[in-house]
Amino acid sequence: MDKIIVRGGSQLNGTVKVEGAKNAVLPVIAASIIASEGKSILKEVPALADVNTISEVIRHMNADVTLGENQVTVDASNQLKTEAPFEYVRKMRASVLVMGPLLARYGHAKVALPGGCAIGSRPLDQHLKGFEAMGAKVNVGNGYIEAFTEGRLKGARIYFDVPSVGATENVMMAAALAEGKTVLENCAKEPEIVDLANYLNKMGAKVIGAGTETIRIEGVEKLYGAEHTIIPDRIEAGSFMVAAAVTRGNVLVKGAEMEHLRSLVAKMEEMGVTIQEEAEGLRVIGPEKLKAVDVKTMPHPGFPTDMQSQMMALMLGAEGTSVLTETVFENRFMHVEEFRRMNAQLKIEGRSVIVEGPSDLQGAEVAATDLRAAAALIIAGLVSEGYTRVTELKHLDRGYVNFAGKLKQLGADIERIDEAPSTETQPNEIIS
Ligand SMILES: CC(=O)N[C@H]1[C@@H](OP(=O)(O)OP(=O)(O)OC[C@H]2O[C@@H](n3ccc(=O)[nH]c3=O)[C@H](O)[C@@H]2O)O[C@H](CO)[C@@H](O)[C@@H]1O
Ligand SMILES: C=C(OP(=O)(O)O)C(=O)O
Repeated sequence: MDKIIVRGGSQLNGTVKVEGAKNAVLPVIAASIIASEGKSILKEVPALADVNTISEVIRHMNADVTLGENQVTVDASNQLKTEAPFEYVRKMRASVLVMGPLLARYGHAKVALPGGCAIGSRPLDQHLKGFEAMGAKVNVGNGYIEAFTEGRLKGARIYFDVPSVGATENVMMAAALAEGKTVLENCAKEPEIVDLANYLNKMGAKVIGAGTETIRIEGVEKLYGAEHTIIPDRIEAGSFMVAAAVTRGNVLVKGAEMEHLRSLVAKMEEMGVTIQEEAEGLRVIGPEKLKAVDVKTMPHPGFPTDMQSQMMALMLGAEGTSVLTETVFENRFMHVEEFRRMNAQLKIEGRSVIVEGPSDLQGAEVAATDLRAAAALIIAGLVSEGYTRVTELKHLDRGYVNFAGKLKQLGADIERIDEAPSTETQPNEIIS
């Protein structure tokens, strides 16, 4: 089994470059199949397991996909199959994002239900409500969601009950090829939604308002392949920012965009961290002593749930009591037990974790419970006494390119040991 071994005590210094955003590239690759003519050339694509999975999904549908170095080319002008089977969706729930493009282009989509996962139940009701409002019939049964429509989808006014990133993206893609105008209200406002809208517009779509709570889409009859560069990964950037701060280091995170990271920057500054905007990114300078803070995760522009566990690692190094409240997912505290194995002083109270710092962290054997927990445990290992061994790296590989290698370049005492797969590992294990 692969593991990362970290020895605590090194300060991080230097420069690290972030990759293209996982949460932007997955919807963009899904959207590429909406083009019935022309090729899409996607740049700054990170070499992640999830990118391979979404590429496999659309290849299975008969799209031509070429993976190059940080580049993916998609030609979806062939007649596509309209089904995404369980073997793909179980690996990565973002596979459901092919539903909007398929339904809009072919009037049919059949996608396996992803099921629950490590961070919560993650329902799809808002995606389906959007498709139904546009005239689709939706059936859920035998482990699949099937949607179909006679003729084109019809533009509609849709109010989302919760600002869901995936539902906003899926319905926005469907509306791009629908007949007439669609107005989406109470949309998620994440930067990745803006990136997707920009790509759709390059393909010939007419989408305005992405990044605000109301998105207006004038449906068009046909979309074409387009060239697009993926935005930098704000969560990878944030993970390195936290790692720099907790080790009292001085790191330039190249590609980190202040505009995408304001909530994290504000909280880190409250903790005493210096963050400077430079031409190439954000410089993070850790203080001698970190101060405790309270943080609540919220949809963008609030504090991102995908930074919750890394923030917990930073709080463990702060003086005093911090409270971290998770409001987006109901079960995203699995890493707490692992942190406890490292002697962290943490208490779960409902949807909050009370963090008593500074914890006297000790190296231990820990297992990643989801991809952000993997990063958080490694970050905690950077400031623990002795050696921390982190396993279940399949989670890490979904969302981080060469995380250990990049930390090592910054001065961390860290190694990744690749061992032959154990007999316990199932090849198609559910990982999201
Ligand atoms: C590939 C990708 O971009 N993943 C991100 C995306 O996931 P994802 O798009 O799955 O997350 P959502 O924004 O949809 O989920 C937000 C909340 O809405 C709820 N909900 C969602 C859909 C729905 O139909 N009904 C419903 O109730 C969810 O249970 C959750 O409580 O946004 C999450 C929230 O920022 C991030 O943690 C994930 O990293
Ligand atoms: C939860 C995450 O991703 P996904 O929605 O792909 O599971 C994440 O990126 O932290």
